Amino acid sequence: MPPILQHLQQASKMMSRRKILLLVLGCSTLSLLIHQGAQLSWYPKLFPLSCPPLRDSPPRPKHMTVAFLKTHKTAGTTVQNILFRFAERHNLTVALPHPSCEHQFCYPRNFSAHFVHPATRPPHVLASHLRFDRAELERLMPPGTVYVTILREPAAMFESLFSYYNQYCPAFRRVPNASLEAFLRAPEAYYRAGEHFAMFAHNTLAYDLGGDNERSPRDDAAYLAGLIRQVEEVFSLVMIAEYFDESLVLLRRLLAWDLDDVLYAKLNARAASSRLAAIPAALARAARTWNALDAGLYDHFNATFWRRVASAGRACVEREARELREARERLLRRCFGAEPVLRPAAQIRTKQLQPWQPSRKVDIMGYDLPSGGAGPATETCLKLAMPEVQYSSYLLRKQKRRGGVRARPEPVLDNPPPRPIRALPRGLQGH
Ligand SMILES: Nc1ncnc2c1ncn2[C@@H]1O[C@H](COP(=O)(O)OS(=O)(=O)O)[C@@H](OP(=O)(O)O)[C@H]1O
Repeated sequence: MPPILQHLQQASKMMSRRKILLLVLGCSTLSLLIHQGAQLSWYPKLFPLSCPPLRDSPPRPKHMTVAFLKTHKTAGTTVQNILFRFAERHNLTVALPHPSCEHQFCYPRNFSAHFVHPATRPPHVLASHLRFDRAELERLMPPGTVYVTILREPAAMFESLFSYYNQYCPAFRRVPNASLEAFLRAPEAYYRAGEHFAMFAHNTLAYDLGGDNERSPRDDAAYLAGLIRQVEEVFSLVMIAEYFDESLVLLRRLLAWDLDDVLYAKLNARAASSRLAAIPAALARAARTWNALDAGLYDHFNATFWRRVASAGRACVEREARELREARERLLRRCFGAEPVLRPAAQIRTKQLQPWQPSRKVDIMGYDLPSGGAGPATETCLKLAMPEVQYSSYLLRKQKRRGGVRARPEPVLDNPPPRPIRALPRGLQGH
């Protein structure tokens, strides 16, 4: 056969092999698509996240023991909700406060393992407000527990604290016209260290982390350095509220969870009418000066956060964060209608979704299920937007039922803590 013909014959064989290969590829893609479609996932898992794994080949199993220090006004309720839902999906035990502590572990007292309801021990997950105490938490949580927490830029956080706790914190109540500016012009005129709920008015982050919120880094730089060291020793990840999605990407990578596991609805947000649209620069400076310990903590952990992002690969973290945002939007639309909106409690018909209201002057927003919103996704959607108080009570009831005989009788606290702030959602106050 002339060489030209041999060449042509070989080329046609190659072509048909290529066709077969393409056909096989096409079929397997189709079968993968069908398989993926059968799972109720909010992600196109067909295109796996291509970020390089962090030292985990072969892939690690999901980490199941997590203690989240829920600091105040830092997006902690949203993180708590993610952890509660993960715990439910994986049949894990969530440590919950004894009823006399309400839904917090007797905050502002130092955490004690005695505050934990016996039906919720031994726990896998802990995520309710408490004042950090390392020894007591280590007594409660299993070895290997991963500790995480979250910080927020101190001026924004202080504005939120000032508004939310305005009626409860005496230092704030003393200020004429509830003016944040007046308070920050002369905080010492209103603030009394040691009085009830004083910690909401001065270095709340430092207090929540178990530190002494009355120290000033200006007089005592070594104290701040020591506190940072202690936090670094215990916490595997310090998230940053301003970079919430990036924080969740780092969290899910740390715990070897799927992106699906960290989907969320924003919880506990104030209405625009209850917040300052922007904090003027001078006010922000004054808030940081007054809360210098918190500012020092935030600046340090904000810097270490970005070093963590860099070592995970900045582009990869941003890509995952984008995928998370897209999947979150899809999920919110499926759950709460084509244009999911945050509404004031009075407009939320589903009682289990009405958020706790700190006072008549502040509106805390929430989601509602569309009318007639029954169906297989209702339970998922309900939990996604369920406020802290309702979710904690629901989990406690469920775990008490599950624990049955395992639960020891509830000890009566010898020295009950001051009653934490409590009020019904405004819609239920009958005004
Ligand atoms: N995803 C996300 N990203 C950024 N910020 C968020 C997020 N979720 C909640 N928030 C804001 O966090 C504030 C509520 O914080 P907490 O839930 O920790 O409050 S609480 O201490 O439990 O009452 C509250 O801040 P303010 O609205 O400024 O008060 C929420 O709007």
